[in-house]
Amino acid sequence: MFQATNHGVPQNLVDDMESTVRSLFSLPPQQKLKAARLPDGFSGYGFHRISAFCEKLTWSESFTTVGSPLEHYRQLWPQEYTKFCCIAEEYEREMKRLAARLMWLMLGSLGISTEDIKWAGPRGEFEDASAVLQFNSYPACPDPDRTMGLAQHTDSSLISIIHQSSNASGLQVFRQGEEGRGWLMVPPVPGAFVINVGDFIHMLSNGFYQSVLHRAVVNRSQHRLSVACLYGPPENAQVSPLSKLLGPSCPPLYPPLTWNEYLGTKAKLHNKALESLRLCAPMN
Ligand SMILES: O=C(O)CCC(=O)C(=O)O
Ligand SMILES: [Fe+2]
Repeated sequence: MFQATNHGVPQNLVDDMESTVRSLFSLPPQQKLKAARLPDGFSGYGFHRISAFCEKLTWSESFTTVGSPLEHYRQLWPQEYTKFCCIAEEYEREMKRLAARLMWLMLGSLGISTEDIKWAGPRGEFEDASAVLQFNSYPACPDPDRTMGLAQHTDSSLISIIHQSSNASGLQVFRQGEEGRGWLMVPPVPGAFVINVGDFIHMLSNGFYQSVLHRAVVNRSQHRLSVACLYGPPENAQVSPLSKLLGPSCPPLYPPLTWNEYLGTKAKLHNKALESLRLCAPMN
């Protein structure tokens, strides 16, 4: 996990996206429920999908978009949906552009180039990559110790790009360092995005980049918002550990898999999903 500044995404677009998210969660409950996520669905309004795996009460609301936001936004804001749609679509485009750049910075440092990944497309721009926009709202909570904003998890994405509102901290990352193990707060840095290593780049890099365990906590006085873009491979792409990274002492640790297949495993096994797919123990 790291924070990215100087990323080239216009600040006014980020501000507009945050205002859109604020406006969405401020709608009356009966209005938000018009866009409720269906029991077996992915898109829409409701509790975050992983709240079922939390041992504490989840103190948050979430809204997920896969593909076009149009239908849901029309239900939420019958008069103003086009304005909000334009903002979300432009934001998603910028996130995809930034994610592709970050992917090449991360993969390039391992010696990987465009011809090594077929699904990156002929120019290596990841034109067909998938993106999920995930909005999270954490209202102030009278008893924060007894609740959790978002259960601990790793993201199923290749990488995720997170914008957090600047008024409160809440995102925490699990660190296992020389100084010990524990949860470390990731404070909002104005203008910066938090970048998470997800499970899919963990598999693609054969465990070189390790997906990061994180969670969100809540506080007594501040309403906190976050906007996460989960960036994944194209829908039908079979992703396997990059052959350039394999060798006699580096066997593939994971089988070929599509993102959808993995999301199915993740929905059942949550934080045990990645481990359940592992083919063998690391040799070093
Ligand atoms: O609210 C946050 O800062 C974290 C959100 C998150 O981890 C997610 O949506 O996957
Ligand atoms: Fe996450």
